[in-house]
Amino acid sequence: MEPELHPDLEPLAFLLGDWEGAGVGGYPTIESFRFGQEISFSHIGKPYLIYTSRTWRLDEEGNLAAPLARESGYWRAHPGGKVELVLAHPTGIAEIYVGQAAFNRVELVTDVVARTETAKEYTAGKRLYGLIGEDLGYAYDMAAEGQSLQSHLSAQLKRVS
Ligand code: HEM
Repeated sequence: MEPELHPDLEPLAFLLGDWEGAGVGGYPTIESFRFGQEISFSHIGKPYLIYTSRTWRLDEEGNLAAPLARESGYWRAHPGGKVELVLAHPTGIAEIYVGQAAFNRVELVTDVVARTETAKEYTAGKRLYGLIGEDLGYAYDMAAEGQSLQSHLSAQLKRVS
């Protein structure tokens, strides 16, 4: 049975579903790359979204090759479109974002970043997600390895369910 959407989740409802697409990444310290991505947002009637993302390097022909980054977490919704995002990465990084959702867009900046001893020196992130027509687009900026906050990724995904 499909649970009823919690009213606080309404400003985030545009994210719900499974998405597939591709994006580009780069940073001053690395070679730029293309990646394929699958994202899933679901809910169980409580005021949060359950989120997972998986990515793969794209080869010359555009086929999914080696796995790249994954992340998973919870998008906590509050009255008035306030959002808190709790996110875990297999790279030894955990982050908490705060932000605001409205008009099929959500913008988030890190409030707290924690790293294991062996994680890369990542200090801050900024994410913007929004509908582009029927597609989900996002841009991700980060501050890491001594660099100022700047673009690491952007992608566009189509809803597959
Ligand atoms: C769609 C998701 C992502 C993809 C496809 C991706 C891909 C990559 C790739 C291919 C590299 C260069 C090679 C490597 O070090 O593995 C890289 C570097 C890096 N990424 Fe990401 N990344 C993603 C998300 C993230 C996120 C969410 C963070 C931070 C929480 C992050 C932080 C970094 C850092 C710190 C580096 C190292 C830069 C350096 O070594 O100078 N990435 N990423």
